[in-house]
Amino acid sequence: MAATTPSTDWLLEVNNLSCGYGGDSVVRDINLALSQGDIGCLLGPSGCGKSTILRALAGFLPLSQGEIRLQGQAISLPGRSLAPEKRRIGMVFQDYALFPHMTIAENVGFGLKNLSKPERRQKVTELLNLVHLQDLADSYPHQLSGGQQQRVALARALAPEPTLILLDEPFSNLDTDLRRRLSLDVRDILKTLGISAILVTHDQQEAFAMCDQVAVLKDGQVQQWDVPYNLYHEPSNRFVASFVGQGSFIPGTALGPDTIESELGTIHGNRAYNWQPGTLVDILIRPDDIVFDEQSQLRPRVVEKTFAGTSTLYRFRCSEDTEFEALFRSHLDFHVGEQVPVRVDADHLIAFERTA
Ligand SMILES: Nc1ncnc2c1ncn2[C@@H]1O[C@H](COP(=O)(O)OP(=O)(O)OP(=O)(O)O)[C@@H](O)[C@H]1O
Repeated sequence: MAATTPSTDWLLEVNNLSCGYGGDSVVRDINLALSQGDIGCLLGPSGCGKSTILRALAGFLPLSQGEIRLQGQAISLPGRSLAPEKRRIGMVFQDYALFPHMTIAENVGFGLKNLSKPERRQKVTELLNLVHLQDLADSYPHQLSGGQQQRVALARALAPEPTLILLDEPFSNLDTDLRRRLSLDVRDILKTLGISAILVTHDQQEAFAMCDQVAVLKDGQVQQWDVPYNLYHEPSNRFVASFVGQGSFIPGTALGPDTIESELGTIHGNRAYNWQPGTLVDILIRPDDIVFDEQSQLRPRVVEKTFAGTSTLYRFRCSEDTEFEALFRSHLDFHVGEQVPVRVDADHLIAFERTA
């Protein structure tokens, strides 16, 4: 496929991409851009189109609209697509997909047929060292744990020195502790090598721990493409606010551009909205926006309590319309039914105009 002139410094650019199956567009108007060395994420509920975008990036799905550019070169356009094996894109899947009859070293060296035997051996050793599996070079996949197998899959994908790695729910077959550790290890490995990646996951914690930029998707459309901090503190719409992190919406009335009156008192924030005074809004309250304050007149009742070791998550109710959660250190111990003095302590005032 003819390469076109590089347009920007982005490693990966997805511009107005639409694609799907059998003539139906499952994802529409997708725009993403990733810098060299950054890890991006496609995050969203089941069926929102994450894997479909990944398939288009890998070259397995034609585009009905838009373009994909890698290092400035158009690799997918409607009617024109660079073959998957020519894209220099590596893939790591959920089920590891290792070759069972090959040793770990043979699995990792599989894509290095163009190298001489000594070069291949050296490269495989380097990669096995990188993923801390040097002692298992002669073992077979069935002799390894799930986490070890996934490291082998990563080493195999890294071997041909791809420009971009696609990770399709790579940790979802692993238990919670292992997936947390492995996701950080994989981030370290990719950062050490300066290799960019796109991770597909529906686990928000994993996305935040591992990725520099995250796209939150809903019904085949990107709702927000941003750094994790902004997704949490500056969600662009109600869906992102609810999907990312915990939070409750409580009713309020705008008094001014950055001030809202509510049952929790008058809340001031750090951003100005262009609402008329009197506009009815819903305010996002995160569990960490609520603090215990013995002087506070606000005394909601505990309706639910979830002990989590170092902290306890409380659900409070002021009235039928106003329920919210608060995360306190667990030595602040209240019982269900107790009224607790609290106040709002939120730098980031997130609110949306009430629609119904
Ligand atoms: N091969 C296919 N043929 C037809 N429709 C498909 C095909 N693969 C996926 N779809 C549909 O496309 C939509 C998006 O699917 P996709 O697998 O991209 O979602 P996802 O966000 O990756 O979901 P999950 O988290 O469950 O893997 C779904 O409605 C799905 O039914």
